Amino acid sequence: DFCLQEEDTEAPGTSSGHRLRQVVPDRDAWKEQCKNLLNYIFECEDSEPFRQPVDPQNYPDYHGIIDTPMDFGSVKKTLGEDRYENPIELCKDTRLIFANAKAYTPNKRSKIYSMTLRLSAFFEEQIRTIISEYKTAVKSSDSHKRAAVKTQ
Ligand SMILES: O=C(NCC1CC1)N1CCN(C(=O)c2ccc(Cl)o2)CC1
Repeated sequence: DFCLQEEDTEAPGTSSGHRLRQVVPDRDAWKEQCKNLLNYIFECEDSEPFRQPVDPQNYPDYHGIIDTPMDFGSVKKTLGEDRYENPIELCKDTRLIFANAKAYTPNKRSKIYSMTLRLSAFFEEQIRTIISEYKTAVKSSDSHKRAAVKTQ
């Protein structure tokens, strides 16, 4: 998302008082985009087994097999508490959800595991654009910073 930001192209209060608007990529756009993506995933029936942590009472061997449990509720909470610095970190945790299911499943045709296949295909399609736009925005804001330093 490119957001229009009022940026003085000349020193503020110039005689012309004229302000040109520059399009500056928004390096925080990924947060809302990921929130929306997670909300959509929560609406999908395929996410039902992955919205909360596994209860060891139901799967006593789970934590012996899976070193780092992860679920969409935890990802959503981490995002909401601003504990992700960027969408790459969120993508890493989400891929852990899918990798854990693949590691734990007794076979690749199990119902629960098959749900992650559709979910991960959709997630990867959507996160690709979010990460690409984020990387562009960071590059652009870095160059804006370099430009600003030059003018000082
Ligand atoms: O109890 C779970 N979630 C918490 C409940 C409250 C929604 N599970 C999700 C993770 N699990 C698997 O990934 C898996 C793969 C093959 C088989 Cl079987 O299970 C185990 C079951």
